[in-house]
Amino acid sequence: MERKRTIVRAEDLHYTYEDGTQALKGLDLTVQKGEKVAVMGANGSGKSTFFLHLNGILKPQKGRILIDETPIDYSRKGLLQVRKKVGIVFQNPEDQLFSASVRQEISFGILNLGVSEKEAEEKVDRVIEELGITPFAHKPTHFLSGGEKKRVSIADILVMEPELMILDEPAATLDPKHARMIDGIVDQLSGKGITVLLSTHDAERALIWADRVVLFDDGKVIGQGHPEDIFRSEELLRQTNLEKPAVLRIFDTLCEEGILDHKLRPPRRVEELMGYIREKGIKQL
Ligand SMILES: Nc1ncnc2c1ncn2[C@@H]1O[C@H](COP(=O)(O)OP(=O)(O)OP(=O)(O)O)[C@@H](O)[C@H]1O
Repeated sequence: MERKRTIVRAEDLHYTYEDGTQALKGLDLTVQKGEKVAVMGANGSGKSTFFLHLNGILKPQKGRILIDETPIDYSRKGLLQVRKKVGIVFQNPEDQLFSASVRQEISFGILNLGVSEKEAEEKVDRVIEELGITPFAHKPTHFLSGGEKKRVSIADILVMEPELMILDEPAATLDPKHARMIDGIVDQLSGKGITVLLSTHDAERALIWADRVVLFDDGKVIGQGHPEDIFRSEELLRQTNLEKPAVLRIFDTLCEEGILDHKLRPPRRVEELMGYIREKGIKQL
């Protein structure tokens, strides 16, 4: 059997910004190749700061990061290598979009990777189509709406086909239809074996999607595990300002009232919960 490869190993990361804010205070985290990890935690708990370390934009003041079992090399050449493997979609697209037109913007990174113009063009066309960008592909990026900018910033990274894709709150600023579109793209990525690290405040979504939830608090990881276990810990939820997803709230109440059995596997989706309720109803008739 193939041994699981570790794609990210962060060891004892410390980072303090110039103004004295201690954003990371000894953070440890390991991510296996192909995993879908939801990173969650209160505002200011260090999620974005951690992400910026994973492709070498920030360098830890103490501790180290290994990508694919190799410590990040902060030379120009080393950083280019890391950025081929690790793509970050920033929380705020304004931090990412520089080119005049949408097409130029999406082509920029991939051309820099040394791909031929023809191949780059084909990949750019595919991503533009997949993310529904065609209707505004001819526009200058500064004329786009917030949600359109977000989709272009995702296309920017997606086109480079990184091994590890990091999405910092991808659904923020998107309407429900386009949030679902991004969910679909993220699912496709993980279906292709790409490792996805995604920060979100949406516990309902993390419960359905993630293999593992990692909770940040005050620059450290304070809990991690299967989403259904993490979201049933009242203590962890309180510490991280998160709310228990509705499907688990209903499940726990039905268990407390003796209607469902505590030993059942906690449901991730409403359909699973309905399955338990139907089964119970049929037996009681
Ligand atoms: N450039 C900066 N200069 C100074 N302090 C910063 C800077 N960027 C972030 N911080 C601070 O570092 C801490 C961690 O911020 P970070 O953005 O990593 O948190 P986060 O968990 O991503 O938050 P959110 O959920 O609000 O996106 C916060 O206290 C924040 O104010």
